[in-house]
Amino acid sequence: MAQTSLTGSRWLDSVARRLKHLREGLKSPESGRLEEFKARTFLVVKCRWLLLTLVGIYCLVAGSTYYVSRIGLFLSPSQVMFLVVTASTVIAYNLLLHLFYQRIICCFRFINVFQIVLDLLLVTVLVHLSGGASSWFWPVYLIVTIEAAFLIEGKREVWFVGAFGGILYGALLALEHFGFIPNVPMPFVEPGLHQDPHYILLVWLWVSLLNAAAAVIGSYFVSVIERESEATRQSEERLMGFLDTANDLILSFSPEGRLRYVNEAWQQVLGYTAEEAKELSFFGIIHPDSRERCNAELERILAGDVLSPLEATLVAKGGRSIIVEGSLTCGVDGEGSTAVWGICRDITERKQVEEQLYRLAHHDTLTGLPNRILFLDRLQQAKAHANRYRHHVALMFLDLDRFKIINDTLGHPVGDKLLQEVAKRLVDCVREVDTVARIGGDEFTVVLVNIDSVEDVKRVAQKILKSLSVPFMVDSFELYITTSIGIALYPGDDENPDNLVKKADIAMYHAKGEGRNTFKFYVPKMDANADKRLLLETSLRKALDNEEFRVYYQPKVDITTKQITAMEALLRWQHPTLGLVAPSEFIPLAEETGLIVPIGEWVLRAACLQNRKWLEMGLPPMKVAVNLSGYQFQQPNLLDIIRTVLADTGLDPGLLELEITESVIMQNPDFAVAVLAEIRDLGIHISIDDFGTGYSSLAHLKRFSINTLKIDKSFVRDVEINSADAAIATAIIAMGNSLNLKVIAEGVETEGQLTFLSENKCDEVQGFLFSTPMPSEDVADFLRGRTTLVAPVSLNSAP
Ligand SMILES: Nc1nc2c(ncn2[C@@H]2O[C@H](COP(=O)(O)O[C@H]3[C@@H](O)[C@H](n4cnc5c(=O)[nH]c(N)nc54)O[C@@H]3COP(=O)(O)O)[C@@H](O)[C@H]2O)c(=O)[nH]1
Repeated sequence: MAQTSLTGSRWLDSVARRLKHLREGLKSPESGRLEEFKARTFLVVKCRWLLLTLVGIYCLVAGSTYYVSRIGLFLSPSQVMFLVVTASTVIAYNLLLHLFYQRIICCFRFINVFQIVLDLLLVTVLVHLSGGASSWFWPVYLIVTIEAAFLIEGKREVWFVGAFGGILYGALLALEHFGFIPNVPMPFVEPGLHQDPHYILLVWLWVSLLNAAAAVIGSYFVSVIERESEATRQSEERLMGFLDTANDLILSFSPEGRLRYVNEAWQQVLGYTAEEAKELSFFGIIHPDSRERCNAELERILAGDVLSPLEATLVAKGGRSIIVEGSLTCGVDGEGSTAVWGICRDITERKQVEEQLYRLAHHDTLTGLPNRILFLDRLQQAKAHANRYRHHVALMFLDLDRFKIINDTLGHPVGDKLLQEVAKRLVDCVREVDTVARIGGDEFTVVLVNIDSVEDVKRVAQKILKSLSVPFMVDSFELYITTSIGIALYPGDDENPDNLVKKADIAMYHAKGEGRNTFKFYVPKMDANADKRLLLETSLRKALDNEEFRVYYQPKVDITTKQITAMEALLRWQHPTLGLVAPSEFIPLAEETGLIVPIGEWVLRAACLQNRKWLEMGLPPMKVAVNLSGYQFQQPNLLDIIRTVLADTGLDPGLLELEITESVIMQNPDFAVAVLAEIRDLGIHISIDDFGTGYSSLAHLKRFSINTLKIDKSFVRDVEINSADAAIATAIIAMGNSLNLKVIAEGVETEGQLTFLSENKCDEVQGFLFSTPMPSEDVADFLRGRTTLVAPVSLNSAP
């Protein structure tokens, strides 16, 4: 790993050096050559300053030496002036090149040839003024020739310059020799040396040969250097091509964060051009979320640490977030200063896919809520948090009441939308820190964190029940749904999350058993019931075949005449080991499993048959009231079943009463209106059971084809002591009267309750005050034992 990183670091360093040159203009051959030429000219300018300084120092030293020596200054004023003018010319054009070399080079095409020729002329003047044939300055020709080899591209031109230098030198010697130019006599030199043709020829030959050699060798060396630099350039171009066509994002920046290089992929992904990027800071393109981590990593890299791959979010032009994964490494750039190199890959899409997969794996696709996996994870987190801060966690287990009916009757699309709406309302009922999850069909869980008291939990449960009580509008259906909530507390009820879920589930079943639309806190004694529930679940399927069901009957009494108006059929289960099981314990189970449909049909048939038997026994005709479950009510063949049962048993429809709870009817009022009308058309009496617990309004009631409202026993129980219950009971009676409906109160146990109901003009009563539910065999005796037997029933003709 370290080895790989080291190799990567070296590679990036070499990239840095190469890119330095590339950045300086080697991207296109033309601009590259121009840049290179500029660089060379500038180098020559610098060398010329050095040469001028050296020559100047020498001249000054030599001049002052002569001046103070016995020889004295031997140059005439005009010669000094000529020398000064010559030196000034060199200085002037060098200064010109130095200050404006870029512009000058761009303007003049042959500036290089021009300045070399100028240099040769000036050297010739220098040689002339320093003694001509005896001058020590002839090597400067060689320097100018080497300068030409460095500046001029073509070899021939360089050779020409070499030859031209020799010609100029020869011309000078010849002109001086033949007296066309006065010779400048130099001290320490034998007079007449310039007159000696032999010496002149040799010195000229030597200088020319050396100059020619300098031209040939210089141009050769320069061509070798150029070839190598061309090869380097090509390799750099290839590298540049590689970097720019690389799919990965490559960038380099100074330790202060200034961006120095970005490749094509980087530009495409981030949306900035290379030029714009140079104005940016590395820290500026890092998303605030990643900045702190990147800063820390950068500090470690600059301190020499080798880092593992890093993930960060960059901000592209326009503000889009780009997630990248890559590594940073510290190196040097072409100038030898510290540079940080980064190579990374755009993983935004991968991250999105990963996030999507995570979502799919941890969220419910229908509602978008956390699913069971994420819920358990959140529960675990909530537990840890509670341990740390000494808080409590409440786990709510919710099961929608009779949701299956909506799904089965209105179809899954409607059911799905209803679940989505329920999910939204649940989320609105809790704080952001809490978790609402969907863990099954119509099962939701809520994790409430930072709980200080049970009252807080109760408040949330009540809030949920209230929120769900508002009707849902789904595909033009007005739907009413309630929920049963079981609550388990951590750490009180259990330490283990799975057990907490189980306990909340057990409590939820108790809430269902208590009539639904309520919440229950888990208490340990519920465990025994859970075992019983399991036993009931397994044996319920066989109960019908094993003829374990019994029907008990409870009379309904006219409040004024005290006559029996009807007998309500109430189901019991004679379990082989558990004994007589109450319907509240197994009806919810039967509804969940769908067994309620055959069981309900069995009760209907048994009750009708029994009523028929009572008639045959000579008892006066009276209605038999049968409870219809929500599941039965939604069955498409309900009317066929009723007709068949009536036909099979031969019971007059007028002697049958069906009790349907308000909440069942209100679950889908439009549907209920149609079914109730059809039932009533058969001549059957219809009662709305548990009235007051649902959410029907006067507007709804007017549309329903019903005969009786049955006040729920929860209002009757405290009617004498609870003014609210009394007000509700009175309001129901008033509502019934105004709609011409009979009103019956159930659960009447005391004379006080009876008196209240009688004073408030309730029509009928039912309850333990008159009789508890009894087996069919006892009904005849019960009826015969009463002085006033049965109220006369107006019969319809059977269909
Ligand atoms: N779908 C079907 N539901 C049925 C059927 N048989 C019964 N049920 C429903 O089960 C619930 C519980 O019924 P049960 O335990 O039989 O209780 C009934 C009475 O025993 C009880 N009652 C009657 N008088 C009094 C009283 O004075 N005090 C008191 N505390 N309880 C009393 O009330 C129950 C009758 O309720 P209701 O039906 O609302 O008239 C119950 O909801 C039944 O509807 C069945 O065959 N199918």
